Amino acid sequence: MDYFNYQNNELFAEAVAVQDIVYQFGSPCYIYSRATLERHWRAFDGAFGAIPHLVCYAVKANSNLGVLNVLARLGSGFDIVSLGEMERVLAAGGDAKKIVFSGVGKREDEILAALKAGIRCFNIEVSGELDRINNLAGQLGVVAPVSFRVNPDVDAKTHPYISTGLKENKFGIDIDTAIAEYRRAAALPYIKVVGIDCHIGSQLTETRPFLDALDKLLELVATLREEGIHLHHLDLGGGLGICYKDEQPPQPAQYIQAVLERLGQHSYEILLEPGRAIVGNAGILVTQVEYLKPTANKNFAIVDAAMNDLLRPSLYGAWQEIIPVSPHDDAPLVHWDIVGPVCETGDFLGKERLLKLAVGDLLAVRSAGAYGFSMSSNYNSRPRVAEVMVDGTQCHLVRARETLAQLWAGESLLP
Ligand SMILES: Cc1ncc(COP(=O)(O)O)c(C=O)c1O
Ligand SMILES: N[C@@H](CCCC[NH3+])C(=O)O
Repeated sequence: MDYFNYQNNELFAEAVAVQDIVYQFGSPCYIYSRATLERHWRAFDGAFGAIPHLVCYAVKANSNLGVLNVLARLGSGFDIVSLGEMERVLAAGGDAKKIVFSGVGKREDEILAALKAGIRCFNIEVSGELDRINNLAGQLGVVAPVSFRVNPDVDAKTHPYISTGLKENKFGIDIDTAIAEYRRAAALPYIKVVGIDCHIGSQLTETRPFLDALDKLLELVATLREEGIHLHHLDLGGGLGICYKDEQPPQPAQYIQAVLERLGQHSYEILLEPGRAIVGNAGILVTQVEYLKPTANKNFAIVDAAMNDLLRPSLYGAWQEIIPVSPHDDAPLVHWDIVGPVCETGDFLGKERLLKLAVGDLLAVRSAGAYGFSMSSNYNSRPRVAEVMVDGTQCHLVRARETLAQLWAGESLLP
């Protein structure tokens, strides 16, 4: 069941008309569905049955406190990549003991704060990070739980900008040198080796690359075991894709089933770091048509949202469905490029979309819950938009639209 549906020719988010949300909170705005978020998280969590596991939602996909709070209440773990994300998780009621810390460039202050908070594990991505964590843990007199994010050199078959598990990518430790790092780690006084991690890319639509990466991980784990290095968990990262247009990614349960089959009898706790698959289709971006500009070559619909609000189309040429909030027959059906007001030719939300449009119409960009608001910016001095969480018949403003004064808060004139 989809929680963004038409009822009597009006788009609804759960039991609330999208149009009413815009009357209340203005346009543009992101709208999230709590029921969808919960259903997606449970699809991962439930697929493990009695097998020890932890679903660590990847905070970067959408770090709104309301979103994090919904997941924290379900008992979710969290995958973070910065101190900012850690503080968000804690502010949203997340449990530090369920946080894994990924990222290629962890600063000293970030590591110290995470050690003090008592997070579950550091996913080490570069050799020097191991020594840095060991030193800082020593200063605090604690032992740091670590795992290595290995780069298995597997082609995730996704957009090159979001592929992370190939040798030429900056992420993780080359799987061929990881054994030496594990040996080093096992001998350090303030380090406890607890796991292994990999994340090969995002928006994967096949199970195969995940299994290829898992095979490589298992080989390494077997070698480690022979050397007396025993791991508690395997973290297989995130990356499961969603349907934006006609992709047919495996369902979380199918993917997890395939992983468990490949693992066979084992004694590891399994960690996953899904982001997009939990929040992507739990959100839409609503925008209003400001002007229609038919030209000799193209028809432009200029809307009030732009690339600064939703970057994916501009950055990756990503296709996201755009639908009318209140479909009507008062205009001809023609192809429109849906563009924003930002001064960049690459500022578009969609191209060549067949729609009946009039000035003032509201449009919904679907599948916008992941990497939507979290990648937004103030480019062109545009205040960031409001975010609303729908919960049945209720709406909660989970982030107020930025004010103009907030745009320059912290800036100053010269003395
Ligand atoms: C380390 C890590 N884990 C998890 C994720 C989440 O990925 P996705 O949103 O594709 O599930 C990412 C982003 O790709 C990541 O870099
Ligand atoms: N931002 C990307 C995904 C990057 C994932 C980060 N590890 C997207 O929108 O598809």
